Amino acid sequence: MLEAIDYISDNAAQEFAHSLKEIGFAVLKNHPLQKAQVTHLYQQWQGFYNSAAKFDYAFNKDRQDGFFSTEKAETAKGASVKDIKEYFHFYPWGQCPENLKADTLKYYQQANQLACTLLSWVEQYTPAHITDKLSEPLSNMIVDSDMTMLRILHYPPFVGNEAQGAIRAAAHEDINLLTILPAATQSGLQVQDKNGNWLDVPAEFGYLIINTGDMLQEACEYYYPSTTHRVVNPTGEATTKSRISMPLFLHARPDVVLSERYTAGRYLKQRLKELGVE
Ligand SMILES: O=C(O)CCC(=O)C(=O)O
Ligand SMILES: [Fe+2]
Repeated sequence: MLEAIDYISDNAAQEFAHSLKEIGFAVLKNHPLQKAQVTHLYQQWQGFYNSAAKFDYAFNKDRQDGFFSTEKAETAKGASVKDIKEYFHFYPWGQCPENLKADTLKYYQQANQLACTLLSWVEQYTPAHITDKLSEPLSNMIVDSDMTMLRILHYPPFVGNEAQGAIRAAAHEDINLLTILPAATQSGLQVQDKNGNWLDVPAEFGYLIINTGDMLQEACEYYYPSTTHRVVNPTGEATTKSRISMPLFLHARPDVVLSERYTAGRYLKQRLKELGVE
């Protein structure tokens, strides 16, 4: 599969931007996120999903913070059945169980900082004929943004009553600018290459997955493609196991003009409607 880019090497920024341009995602090694911290968060959130208290945090339609049950989960654009998952949208200003707040916020801040650095790498290596047309520099679009979101996903063990044709996460593209995704507790993530083939993404913590979202694609007039990805169903022994994952979605301020067609706020609203969660 794809070669990992060394986060601490001299040409990391250039290689990173190149990878996003060519395939819409990149794999980083020697990245600054801590395995012990992420593993601990996975365990804590597993506890949340195991408890009925999760239903006390039902998401708010306008703000989109809180818990989305398997019954409320999104249906990927173009798909006919809901994904087999439940998830929680964490924003620093939003709902969060008290016992999870401090650790989740700490991780959010670190991942957000990394995402900001990576966006500045993208900015540095985007050609002038693209950056000239931006309404403001990319790194400016996220200044004072409170829309960046940490999604904690739980894909439950299979029990046999899963809807026909449903998968853990149907093929989709992310809505935001950049997504930062550490390895999940189980494999299953796949990305689609230019020829339509599905490639397994390494599920080892040392490899951090970053992908372009639709907002970066829109702002840069498709110079950076937003990659289609999905999470396939487990087989064998793994069907009895939960899968936890935790993407951070870097979002622009709602007032940012992405293109002639969209501000970030309007774009997000339209996409949420398509997912059936708005
Ligand atoms: O669970 C994963 O590994 C990926 C989740 C994902 O793609 C998403 O929530 O947008
Ligand atoms: Fe995604």
